[in-house]
Amino acid sequence: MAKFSDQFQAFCDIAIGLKNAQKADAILLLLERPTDFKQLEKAFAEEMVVVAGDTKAALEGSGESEFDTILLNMPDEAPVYERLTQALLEAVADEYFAEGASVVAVYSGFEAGVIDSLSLIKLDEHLGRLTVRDLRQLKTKIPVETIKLVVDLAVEIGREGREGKPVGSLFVVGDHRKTMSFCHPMGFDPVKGYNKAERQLNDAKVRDGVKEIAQMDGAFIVSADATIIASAQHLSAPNVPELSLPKGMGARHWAAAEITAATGAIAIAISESNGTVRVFQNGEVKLRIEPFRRAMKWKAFDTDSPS
Ligand SMILES: Nc1ncnc2c1ncn2[C@@H]1O[C@H](COP(=O)(O)OP(=O)(O)OP(=O)(O)O)[C@@H](O)[C@H]1O
Repeated sequence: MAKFSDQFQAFCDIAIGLKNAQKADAILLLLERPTDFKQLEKAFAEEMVVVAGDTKAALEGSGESEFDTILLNMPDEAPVYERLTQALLEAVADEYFAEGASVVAVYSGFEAGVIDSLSLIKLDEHLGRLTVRDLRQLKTKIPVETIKLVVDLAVEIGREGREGKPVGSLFVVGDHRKTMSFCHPMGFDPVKGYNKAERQLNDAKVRDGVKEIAQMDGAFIVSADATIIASAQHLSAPNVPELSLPKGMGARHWAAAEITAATGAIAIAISESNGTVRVFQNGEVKLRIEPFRRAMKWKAFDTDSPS
């Protein structure tokens, strides 16, 4: 039986106290190791608690409990700040927490596997500040300002769509000469023939223009200095057998992974189905941004039958 230490019990009590004192909305518990969920239920009684587990093992036994759970499945070396952020993002995406909620997080910040830390987090401030800080972790020669410009544009496209309809799209940023060597026009390219100043993403009018044509098939190719080099491009970088992506990713997301495996570019894909923005580098998803403010629509769930 997984143990439930006095220290853990004390942190649960303090978390409830802090939540009440600060009129916070909920508690997030980040678990690295399995725990005794019966004891945990007693410790939190009537409180609104979401339990995020690093692994399936950490959540073992949670099925019979009252708690909403999130399985993180992130790389072992992911720092606690990233794991907490991911847990908060998923909790909002799953509608366990409202966008503007304040949350008391209980986690292991210092000693592995031991609950020893508490934070009071205001979600709108924290999640709004997220991208610049995370984009710096990409460690690339492409200026972070250019990446941020494109990520912000992508998030807007994912949230707003066009004329009430969801829009998916793909941007490939940096290393544009090599990227272009893997591109073929998919048809009419609306940016062709414009001079460089008219293709600069620093200009809000150009960004509005991109929003207008974002739903066209194919990718936008953007240089490191934020100039659109081409649009409506089909990418055909070589297949890399070792690449793996989360289940359910289609051709657009595979194209994003493959072009970043073949070049030094960063790809930013907006999924048409849910507006999620994913940032790819070296063939991997490095960052995922959920479109919190996307208008909700009722939609039937697509289901896969067992193969
Ligand atoms: N190799 C490619 N290069 C550029 N664009 C592509 C490529 N493959 C697919 N796309 C674009 O992605 C669109 C959607 O394809 P698909 O539905 O298979 O992708 P997906 O990854 O599931 O994305 P979404 O979540 O938006 O549906 C295509 O209509 C096309 O415009």
